[in-house]
Amino acid sequence: MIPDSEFIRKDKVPITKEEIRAVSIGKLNLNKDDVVVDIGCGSGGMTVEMAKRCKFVYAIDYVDDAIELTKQNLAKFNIKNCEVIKGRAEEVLEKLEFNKAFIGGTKNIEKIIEILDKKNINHIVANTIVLENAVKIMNELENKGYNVEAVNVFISYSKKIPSGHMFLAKNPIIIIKAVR
Ligand SMILES: C[S@@+](CC[C@H](N)C(=O)[O-])C[C@H]1O[C@@H](n2cnc3c(N)ncnc32)[C@H](O)[C@@H]1O
Repeated sequence: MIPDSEFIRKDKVPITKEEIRAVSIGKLNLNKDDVVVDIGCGSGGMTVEMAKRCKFVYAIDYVDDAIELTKQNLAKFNIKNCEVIKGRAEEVLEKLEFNKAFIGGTKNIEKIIEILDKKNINHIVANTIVLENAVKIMNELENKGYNVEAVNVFISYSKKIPSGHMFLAKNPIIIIKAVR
């Protein structure tokens, strides 16, 4: 995984942290034939990691800064197998061809899941910090016949203090995997 510090960053545009990217990438089980959609690409952290491991990535976000940062990070890491699309995922997904989905942004998630289901996308990984969103995502996916599992990932980072090292905890992230 690429360390967070190597990505071009901007205030208020989130990035999926290195360790969460690692688990999410593992759950996606990417191979060289996969075409993946990154729903809510933010700073492009997941976009870059996925594009390095699959055939093509469509990265979608409706925020200008997110689109700009994702493009900058793709250029920085010399990644060309990606199209960055400005818009709301629920409005652009329909016309794209892909076989796996990573969901990092959860606005209008019911509609997004409805489209993924209709397009027969049978491998989905979602990240959220909001418990209610996790429940909603899991219920919607289970109702559509997916086998759903969730892990709650707690990361703490070591910090040097005068007497040695301690760990500082970050907020837990819920990672949901749905396959059928
Ligand atoms: C937590 S950030 C994603 C971080 C990203 N995975 C990364 O590694 O840099 C979530 C992003 O999802 C976007 N988003 C949320 N709902 C969306 C939707 N329905 N369509 C498109 N983008 C969406 C937000 O604008 C935000 O930039």
